[in-house]
Amino acid sequence: MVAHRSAKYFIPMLHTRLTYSRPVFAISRQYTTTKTTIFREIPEDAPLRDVRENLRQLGGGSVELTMNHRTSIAYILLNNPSKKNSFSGKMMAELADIVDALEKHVCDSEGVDGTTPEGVKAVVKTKEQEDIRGVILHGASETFCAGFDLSVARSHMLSKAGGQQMSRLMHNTFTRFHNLPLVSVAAVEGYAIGGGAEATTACDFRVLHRDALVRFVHANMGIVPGWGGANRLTRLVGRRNALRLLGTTEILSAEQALEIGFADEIASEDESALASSEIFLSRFIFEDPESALPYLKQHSSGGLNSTTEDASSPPPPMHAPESLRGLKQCVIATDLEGAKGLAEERRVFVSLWGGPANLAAVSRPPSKSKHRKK
Ligand SMILES: C[C@@H](C(=O)O)C(=O)SCCNC(=O)CCNC(=O)[C@H](O)C(C)(C)COP(=O)(O)OP(=O)(O)OC[C@H]1O[C@@H](n2cnc3c(N)ncnc32)[C@H](O)[C@@H]1OP(=O)(O)O
Repeated sequence: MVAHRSAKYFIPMLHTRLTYSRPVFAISRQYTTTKTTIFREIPEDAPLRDVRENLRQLGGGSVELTMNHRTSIAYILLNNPSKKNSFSGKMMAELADIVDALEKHVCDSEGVDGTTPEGVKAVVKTKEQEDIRGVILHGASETFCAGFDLSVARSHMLSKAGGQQMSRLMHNTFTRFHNLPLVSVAAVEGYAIGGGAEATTACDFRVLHRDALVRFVHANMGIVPGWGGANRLTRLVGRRNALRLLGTTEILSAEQALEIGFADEIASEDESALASSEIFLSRFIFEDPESALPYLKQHSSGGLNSTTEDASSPPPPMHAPESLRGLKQCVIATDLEGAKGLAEERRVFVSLWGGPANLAAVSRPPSKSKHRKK
């Protein structure tokens, strides 16, 4: 297997997996404490790189990237199962690293310096080896994501500065992810709650398991979405539906989600959301997805059951990556105005985060802070 090596990643050519150990560098000596990590309040306009490294110190879990060069699909796994894959600070930093890696892979962009992206800045690569066409965001252990890790929030981040840092980084990461010249799908199994529901809106499409539940719980938390989800939700389902979902915090079942255009597909009875997402993406990737199915099954690194087809079989004809990426760029170019709306959403979030209603919600005992179906 051929391999690239860089200071941070080991990237084999066929199935690429980025795994992260403890951070290799620390910004200040304050981080080197053993149990009680200290959250450093840095200036509001500190470079996002510093914000990322600050957050990296907080909490556990991981976010992992796998690239399957045979099927042309990248997978991003949210992995914090004991906390329903909610995002620790560490996971936020790792997701930002992964978006960097994908930008480097598919774009001639060195613009990974943490500036807020304004519209489309990436110029797509056309080289054959930069072959990834689609990306699936999914969660470990049959659930998607329960938003921000509230244990990290309680112990480190209830200050205005904490909310501001987190929101700045997540807006930047999800905007860059949303603007990648790849077709992205959220494979939603189980719960997508709070920031988890927001994360699904950063994908181009959503494929839901029959039993998936989506809930924008922010009103119950005394806040508005902190990761850009209100803006994206409104563009997705329209102003009326968005206001209803956000304002009532009602639980969205897979069928309701399909009805209002939030979901693009519901997984069939015996299939996981991940397997259905692979099939969904195959329509963008292969010229004849029907006849490419055995190949996809053979080489799937997601949820599809493998077939016995010869593993060395050549790939069926695929759409040219530059065409697919170009199409995505054209579509993104229509929402250049979105950046202004996102900035306003972040301003409102920061004004509410750490306020009386938010503090009361976050301090409720765990039994009273669940957002599951009654
Ligand atoms: C910042 C904002 C934003 O969008 O901008 C946000 O995201 S605010 C974050 C919004 N998210 C939430 O409020 C989600 C709160 N969680 C829930 O409502 C519930 O846990 C469900 C996700 C519906 C799952 O209920 P279910 O009864 O199936 O499981 P459970 O409650 O026993 O959860 C299993 C374990 O995961 C933990 N757990 C669940 N959600 C968590 C979260 N967001 N942060 C930290 N831990 C969490 C539980 O405490 C529990 O730990 P133990 O086993 O140790 O007891």
